[in-house]
Amino acid sequence: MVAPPLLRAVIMGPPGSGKGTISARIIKHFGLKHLSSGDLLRDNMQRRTEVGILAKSYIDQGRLIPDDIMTRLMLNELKGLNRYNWLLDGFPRTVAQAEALDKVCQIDTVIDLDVPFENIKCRLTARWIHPASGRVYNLEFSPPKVRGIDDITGEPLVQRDDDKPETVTKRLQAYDAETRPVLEYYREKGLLKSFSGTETNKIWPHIYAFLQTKLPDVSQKDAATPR
Ligand SMILES: Nc1nc2c(ncn2[C@@H]2O[C@H](COP(=O)(O)OP(=O)(O)O)[C@@H](O)[C@H]2O)c(=O)[nH]1
Ligand SMILES: Nc1ncnc2c1ncn2[C@@H]1O[C@H](COP(=O)(O)OP(=O)(O)O)[C@@H](O)[C@H]1O
Repeated sequence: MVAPPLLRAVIMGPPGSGKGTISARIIKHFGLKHLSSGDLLRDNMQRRTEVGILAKSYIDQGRLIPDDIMTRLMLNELKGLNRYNWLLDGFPRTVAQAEALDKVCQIDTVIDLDVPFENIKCRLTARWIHPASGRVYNLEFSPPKVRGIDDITGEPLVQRDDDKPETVTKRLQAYDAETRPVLEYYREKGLLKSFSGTETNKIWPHIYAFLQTKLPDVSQKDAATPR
């Protein structure tokens, strides 16, 4: 029997648009492997690797990490995911990164979260994360069961240093200058699927319906279990 082709998907959107939140739902329902560039960089920073030490100086200033470093890191990680359907989150963020990715694989679809900047800033200052898993919380939108504590492991949550208002402004500027052209790049290739809205819970059903045309929902077996 010939196995169906593997799905190569990318999720894009400005900082705070809900990439991490929606990726978690996609993984739960469709069982893809998730590779988040931000989580990978934060793991490197925490372990004080060479890449992590270098990345910190850029991230703290709200700037993008240089393309060659970022591309090497991500493509190396992707090698281990060859046999799986995967979803890239936070990469590519520049046209040079998108071109490098194209050299090693064929992207099937790019999900673009088109959320206005004015909705984003207050989300980021209320964001708390569990660094080890990448789980994200928000004091208003999705609070943890116990304030400051991860629901699953009981470990402490932290705020990201780069979620300070002044750094957020710089990250949004970097998005406009360097990442919007990537949307055009994929639009021209006919791969871009944009979802516009101001609330994740309203955008999600559309993304869910779109992905159902590509993959079966593997969470159905748990449908009797609420959550
Ligand atoms: N108020 C509000 N917050 C949201 C919504 N969707 C996600 N968030 C929160 O906004 C923050 C940014 O979302 P995240 O998924 O981390 O975005 P990313 O930066 O694109 O990966 C997190 O604290 C989320 O919990 C929403 O619809 N409304
Ligand atoms: N593909 C990339 N290219 C360059 N820098 C990146 C990339 N992915 C992440 N970074 C750096 O890591 C920071 C955090 O990334 P991420 O967690 O994806 O942020 P966000 O929640 O803002 O989308 C970015 O502001 C940037 O400095």
